[in-house]
Parts: sequence; C-alpha cells; structure tokens
Amino acid sequence: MKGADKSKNTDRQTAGQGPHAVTVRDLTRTFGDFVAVDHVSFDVRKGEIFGFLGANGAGKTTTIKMLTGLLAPSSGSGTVDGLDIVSQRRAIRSRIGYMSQRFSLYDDLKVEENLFFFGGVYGLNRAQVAGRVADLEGMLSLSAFARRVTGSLPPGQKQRLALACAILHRPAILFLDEPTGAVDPIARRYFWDLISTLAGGGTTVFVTTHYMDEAEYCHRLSIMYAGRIVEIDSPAGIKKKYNMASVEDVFIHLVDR
Ligand SMILES: Nc1ncnc2c1ncn2[C@@H]1O[C@H](COP(=O)(O)OP(=O)(O)OP(=O)(O)O)[C@@H](O)[C@H]1O
Repeated sequence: MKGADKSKNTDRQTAGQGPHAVTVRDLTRTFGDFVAVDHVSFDVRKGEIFGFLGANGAGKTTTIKMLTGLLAPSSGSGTVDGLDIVSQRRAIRSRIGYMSQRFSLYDDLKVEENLFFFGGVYGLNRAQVAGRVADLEGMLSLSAFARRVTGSLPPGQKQRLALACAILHRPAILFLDEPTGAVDPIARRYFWDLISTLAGGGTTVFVTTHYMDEAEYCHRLSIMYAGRIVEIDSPAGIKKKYNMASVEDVFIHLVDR
C-alpha cells in the first residue's frame, strides 16, 4: 500500500506542524442533564490525518456537529480554519468538506449529476465542476462510471463519488464520519490511499472510524470515552505509553470499563 504505508507514521507525526486547522478548548454539549461532550480540548495541525476514536455514544458525532456548525456548543470554544465555531458557522461551511458513512448522494441521479449538484451547493458553476472533476480523474477515476445511475453503483464507487463531492470546492479541512463503514476491505484500503494523497497535498483530514487498522494510518489519534478525551498521541506514542502491540489493545484497555 503506497500512500497509507504504516512505516510512514513516524514522518507523519511531524506533518503539518505550524498553524492549527482546528482548535478546541473546553468544548461541552449537554442534552438536558446528560453531558454528551465534556470539556474537550485538542488541536489538529494543518495537513494532519487526525483519527477521532471512541466507542458508540462516546460523543464523536456531537463534537463533529459542533465543529461543522450543525450544533451549538453549551460552553467552551473552538476554531476551524481560524474561524470561530459559534460566530462564523456559515463561513466555516465553505472551508470544510464532510462525508459520512451514509454518503448523502442522490441515488436516482447519474454520477455526473450528483457532481454538478454538489458543486452547485458549494457555489461552483458547471465549467468549474467539470474542471475540478478532470483534475481529480487521476486520483478517483470517475469518468468510467460518470453516466451511470448512482444507486446502481457498487459501494466502493459510491464512496469515491461521495469523496469527490466532498472535495470539489477544495476544502481546507475534510471531516469524515465513519467513511468506510459500508465498503469491503479492498475499497477501504484504496480509500486510505486517497486520504493519504489528500493529506500529502495539504488537506487536513479529521476522521472517525471503528476500524483499528485504519487508526494506525493516522498521524495522531484521540480516544474518547463518555464525553471526554482520555488519550491523544500518535499511534506509535500510544502503543509505547501503554506497552501494547496494537492501537486496538490500547483502545479496549481505555474504553472497556
Ligand atoms: N439530540 C440529542 N438528544 C439527546 N441525546 C443525544 C442527542 N445527540 C446525541 N445524544 C447522545 O449523546 C451521546 C453521544 O452521541 P454521539 O452520536 O456523539 O456518539 P458517537 O461517539 O458519535 O457514537 P457512534 O460511534 O455510535 O456514532 C449518546 O449517548 C447519544 O445518545
């Protein structure tokens, strides 16, 4: 595997050092008496692949919703690409890409129609979308199935299309919420090559996953438990600290309470 070669993790720990793509301080979100995200603080470096891990219900999606302007924090603060997550929510939307396991594509539209639709949502005209799709051809090979109806595509191709739609407007930060949940191991591995290529080009990638082999491809990991971040470091640093052979072992040690 070229892009996502685990042996490159050491180099990646220094990737994107400098100004932060995301900063979060004491970010908290309650639903009634329930504290879903509890005084969370962290920074994500520009160009970093930041893995945001946690068991079901740990508070990952709630955190992402606050960072992407979909949910107001109860308290605390944060910036995304230098913009305030409370007062500059609208401006943040044009700087970020978002893709989830559900892919959010229109199944009844052709592939190219989905691209033009999402390009339009991001303010691109047809010529700009066509130009960007041509630029992405080498990476995503969309032309082979551009005229097919999206609903008829196998999951791996749908995933590539969803990624293309999320990066048409060249976002500075790409949020991926369990992006590989629906695809087979070959498509997952291919997808991580794409993620590495994007990060190599300077895009910051903020990704949640339940696959611990994927966690190993990230520059740094945050592990969340019951609304709090209980560990944050590189995969190598985390394994060394707990003297364990895999991120999965550390993850289970930290969240299986
Ligand atoms: N709108 C809401 N109202 C009440 N509780 C909520 C709401 N949204 C989330 N929660 C609760 O907050 C907690 C955190 O949910 P969240 O979806 O952020 O977890 P997660 O880490 O993303 O989990 P998963 O891996 O299952 O996606 C859960 O207990 C969830 O039930």
